[in-house]
Amino acid sequence: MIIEELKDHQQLIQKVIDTLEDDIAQACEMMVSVLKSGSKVLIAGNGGSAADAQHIAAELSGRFVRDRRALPGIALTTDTSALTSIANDYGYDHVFSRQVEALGRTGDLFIGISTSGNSQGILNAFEAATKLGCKTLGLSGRDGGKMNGLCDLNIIVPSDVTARIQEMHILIGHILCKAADDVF
Ligand SMILES: O=C(CO)[C@@H](O)[C@H](O)[C@H](O)[C@H](O)COP(=O)(O)O
Ligand SMILES: [Zn+2]
Repeated sequence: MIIEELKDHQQLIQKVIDTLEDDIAQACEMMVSVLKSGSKVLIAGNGGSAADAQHIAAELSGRFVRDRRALPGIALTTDTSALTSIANDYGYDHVFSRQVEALGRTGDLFIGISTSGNSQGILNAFEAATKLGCKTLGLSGRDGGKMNGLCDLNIIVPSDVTARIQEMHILIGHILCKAADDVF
């Protein structure tokens, strides 16, 4: 089982190398240009993808590898008071969109992470971000789901396995942080 899992990961990483370089480069350019303009990055996801959102945001505000200036990255998954009140009063599907409406400004980048591409809270957040004039980047998998029509760039990891897709998402997140390290 262990070797099978590792080989599965290895095969997917090769597919990502073969098919997603251009998309990842475009995502790096997107994030770097937003940060250069003084705007910020908001990130959201559910479950393991919530952890990815926090992981990437922390590496922007804290650091990735290099000692560079602090960068504005905010995960929308960490404020339990906001999450519980919005879910309680408006419904869970609004927990991210409501925070995007509160915190997002024209020119910011919203990154939504969903392995299915179909989590309603993430879809609503893309709609809210677009209405505000934010740039929008999706990290998804499978066939990209409904995120396909809702973001400027949807990076679709070519797999149907949630865990494998998540493993590629955090790798792509680290590449985004490396791109920031190289510029700031
Ligand atoms: O981490 C895992 C599975 O590896 C789970 O917690 C997973 O993230 C959750 O089931 C999410 O709710 C899945 O949502 P999504 O990726 O389809 O948007
Ligand atoms: Zn997981």
